[in-house]
Amino acid sequence: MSYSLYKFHRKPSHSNLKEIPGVSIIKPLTGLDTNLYENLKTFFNLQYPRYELLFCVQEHDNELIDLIERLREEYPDVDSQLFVGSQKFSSGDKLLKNDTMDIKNPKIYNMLPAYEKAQYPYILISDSGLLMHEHTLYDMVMCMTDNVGLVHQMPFTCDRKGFAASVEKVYFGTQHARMYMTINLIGINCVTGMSCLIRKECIDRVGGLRAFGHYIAEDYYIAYEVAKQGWKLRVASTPAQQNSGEYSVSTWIDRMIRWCKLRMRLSPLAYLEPLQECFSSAILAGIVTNYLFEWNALVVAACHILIWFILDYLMLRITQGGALPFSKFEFAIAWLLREFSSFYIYFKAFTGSSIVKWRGKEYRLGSGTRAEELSSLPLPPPAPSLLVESSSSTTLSSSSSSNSTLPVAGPHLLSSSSSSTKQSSQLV
Ligand SMILES: CCCCCCCC/C=C\CCCCCCCC(=O)N[C@@H](CO[C@@H]1OC[C@@H](O)[C@H](O)[C@H]1O)[C@H](O)/C=C/CCCCCCCCCCCCC
Ligand SMILES: O=c1ccn([C@@H]2O[C@H](COP(=O)(O)OP(=O)(O)O)[C@@H](O)[C@H]2O)c(=O)[nH]1
Repeated sequence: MSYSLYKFHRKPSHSNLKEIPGVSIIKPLTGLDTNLYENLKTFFNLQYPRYELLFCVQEHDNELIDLIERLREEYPDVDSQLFVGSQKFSSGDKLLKNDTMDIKNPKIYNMLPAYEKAQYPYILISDSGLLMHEHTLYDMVMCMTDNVGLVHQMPFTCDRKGFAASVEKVYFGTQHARMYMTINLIGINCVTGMSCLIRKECIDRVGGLRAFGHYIAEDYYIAYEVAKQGWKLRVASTPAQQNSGEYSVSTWIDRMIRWCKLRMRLSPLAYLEPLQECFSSAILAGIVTNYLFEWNALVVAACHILIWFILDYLMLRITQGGALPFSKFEFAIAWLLREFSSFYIYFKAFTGSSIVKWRGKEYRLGSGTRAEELSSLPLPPPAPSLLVESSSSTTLSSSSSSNSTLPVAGPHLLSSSSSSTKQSSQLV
C-alpha cells in the first residue's frame, strides 16, 4: 500500500520536451469492440510532441477499418498508419511467410508489420481496450530514466456502469494491485503487456518481436529479456485504464482463469496464490495463533478479515486516486464476490485442461506458456490489388531470424525528427 501511495498519481517532473524521444505506439486490434472509437480517440489526443500511431488489424474487417480511417481523417496532423492482417505478407515472399509460421502468439503476429515499420526508439504496446489520458504517455516516458528499459502500467479499470464493472475494479484495485506492486517492489519480473513502453533496441537485439512469438505470455518474456540485458523494469505512475465495453462477471472469471493458467506455467509459485487470499490466510492465522498462543481461532480469523477488508478499501482508493464510482455497500458485495470467486478461478485453472481460449481461438499451453495453436491463425490470402501494391513495401527486419527464440523459461523469476513534424496518414 505504501509503495502504491508513493508510486501512483504523482506529477511527473518537468523536463525539456525537445529532448524527449519519439514513441511508436502499436495498437493490436482484433475486432470492433464496444467503446473502441472513444478509446482510440484518446490516443490521437495525447499531449506528447513526437509519436506515431500504428494500428494493426488482425483480419480484414471493413467496419473496423472504417472506424480507424474516420479517426485518421479527423486527426490528419497525427502521424498514423494502418496495417491490415490480410496484406501483411502479401508480397508473395515465401521467406516472409515461412518466417511467421512458427509464431503462435496472435498478438505478436498481429503487431509484426507495425513493429518493422516503427521509426522511433521507444515503442508502446497498448492493448485495444485501453483508454489513455492525455498526459499518460509523457508520464511513462518520464519514468524511462537512463537505467530503465521498460515501463509498464499496472492494469486497472475506468469507471463504468454496472456491478460487473465494480467487481473488475475491486479485483484490479485490491488483490491484483497488492500482488502486482509487492512483486515489483521486491524486484521480481511481474509485467503485464497491456501497456508497456519499451526501448526498441532491447527487442531488436534478440531479432525483433518475433522472438517472443512462441509464447502466449509474451509480456513476461519481453520483460525477462529487457532485464537480462541489464535494464531495470519500472511501474508507471498511472495505472492502465481498461475501458472495454463488453464486460460481465463471467467474462472476467474466464479471463482470470486464462491468466492464472499462464502464471502457473511461468512459475510454480503461482500454485501458492490461494494462500495469499484473505479467507485462506484468515484460516491459517486462526489455526496458527490457536496452536501457538491458544487464541480463539474464530476471533482471530474475523479480525483478520475485517482488517484486510478495510485495507483493501484503502488500497482501492489509492489505486483509483480519488472517489470510487460506487457505494461502500456495493464495494462490500463486489469484494465478497471477488474473494469467493477466486477459489473457483484457482480450482478451474489448476485442474482444468491446458487449453486456453483467447479472442475466439484455442491454444494448448506447454511449458513456459509455449503455445500450440488448435485453431490456426489466418494464413495470408491473396490480397486485393490496392493492398498488394501498398503492402509490397512492408518488409521484415533483416536482423530477424526465425531461430531467434528465447529459451522456455519455466520458473524464471528475475530480479529484476523535428518535434512538430507530422506526416500525413498513409495506408500501408
Ligand atoms: C504464502 C504466500 C505465497 C505468495 C505467492 C504469490 C504468488 C503470486 C501471486 C500473484 C501473482 C500476481 C501477478 C499479477 C499479474 C499477473 C497478471 C497476469 O496474469 N498477466 C498475464 C496475462 O497477461 C495478458 O497476457 C497476454 C498478453 O498478450 C496480454 O497483453 C496480457 O495482458 C501475463 O502473461 C503474466 C505476466 C506476469 C506474470 C508474473 C508471474 C509471477 C509469478 C509469481 C511470482 C511469485 C513471487 C512471490 C513473491 C511473494
Ligand atoms: O488473437 C488476438 C488476440 C488478442 N490480440 C490483441 O491483444 C491485446 C490483448 O488482448 P485481450 O484484451 O483479449 O487480452 P487480455 O488482456 O484479456 O489477456 C488486444 O489489443 C487484442 O486486440 C490480437 O491482436 N490478436
